[in-house]
Amino acid sequence: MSLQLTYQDVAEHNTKNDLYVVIHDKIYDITKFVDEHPGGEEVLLDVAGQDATEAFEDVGHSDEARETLEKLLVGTLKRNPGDPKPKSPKPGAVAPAANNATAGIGVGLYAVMLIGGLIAYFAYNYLQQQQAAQSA
Ligand code: HEM
Repeated sequence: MSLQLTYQDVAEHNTKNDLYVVIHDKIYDITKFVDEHPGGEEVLLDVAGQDATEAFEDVGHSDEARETLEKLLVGTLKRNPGDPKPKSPKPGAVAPAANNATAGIGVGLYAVMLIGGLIAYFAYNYLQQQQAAQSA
């Protein structure tokens, strides 16, 4: 069976007894699967009638989960103008922020080390001079 449904059509199937979700622009009837889902029914009801791509991918489901999904396929999404854009996980979204944060700490740390090094260097020179002056 390969239907072409719009977001509006999918949104009508948003109850436990009639539950569709969109994942990667494909539509799945997960009504029968709700009770079997190892992750519980709550998370599936949260995305009922909606785009669940991000939620599904964020969990890092196994290949087995993806096979289960293929068996529940009912059709593909027909995107109308003005519909939400395709959702996909953004792996880069978190990583660069984390990198920037560590880069910030890194630069700060270098600055502290540099200043500390300079202070130690001048203190050492000063003490050497003092000693030289005393022994002279
Ligand atoms: C709609 C189709 C879905 C299918 C066919 C599916 C299938 C599965 C399967 C087979 C597992 C067992 C572990 C694995 O094989 O990866 C699992 C675990 C899990 N799923 Fe889903 N899932 C679906 C959607 C979702 C969604 C939308 C969420 C939202 C957050 C979700 C959250 C979880 C969580 C948290 C677990 C881990 C449970 C645990 O290890 O205790 N799943 N799912």
